[in-house]
Amino acid sequence: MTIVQKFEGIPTTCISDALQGLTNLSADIKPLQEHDRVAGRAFTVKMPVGDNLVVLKAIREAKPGDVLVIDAKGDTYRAVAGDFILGMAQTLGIKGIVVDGVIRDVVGIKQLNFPVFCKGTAIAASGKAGEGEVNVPISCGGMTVHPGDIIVGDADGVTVIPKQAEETVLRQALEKVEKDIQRADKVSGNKEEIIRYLDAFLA
Ligand SMILES: O=C([O-])CC(=O)C(=O)O
Ligand SMILES: [Mg+2]
Repeated sequence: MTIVQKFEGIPTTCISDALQGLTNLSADIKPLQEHDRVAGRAFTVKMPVGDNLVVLKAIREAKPGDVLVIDAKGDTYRAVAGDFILGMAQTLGIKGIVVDGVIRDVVGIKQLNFPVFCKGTAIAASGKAGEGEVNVPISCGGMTVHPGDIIVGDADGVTVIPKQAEETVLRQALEKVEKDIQRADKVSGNKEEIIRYLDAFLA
């Protein structure tokens, strides 16, 4: 099993706790559908506002299993992609897309069932003049994302796992999953245990 596969089943909350909450994208980058979930290595895209030709280049160059992470400078007027572009990405094996910007054709994208994390939806398309860069460090949702960083997104948002810390974060996130289960089991439906739990904090 690859380390990316190991991260696939871990809630972003537990990954965040392992990283002291320091590497999460801003909360306005949300999943399009609550069941959207993605884990993969970042293929980064720096897109000029309103010009998405570089997104086509990224889809062509990314490897199956990659997650496209696009810096569209937070623009909420012109869509970075719609159901046509994202359908091509999905068929070529890209696992999902994270955008500091907006998408369109929301009904069609929901039908694709392709995981999309973005700031919302818009009506206008982008032009295709041809500026932009791929595979460079970018800023997305207030975080720096490097090519190859592991990205995990779920109903709660998107988090980035710094490359040098992957193994440690994996171990600590799995420990947190276990801890969450144990503490929930302990107090579940038991008033006395709840009081004991709260008092231990408040003592
Ligand atoms: O063509 C575009 O730039 C955006 C779009 O509507 C699609 O991908 O379906
Ligand atoms: Mg379209």
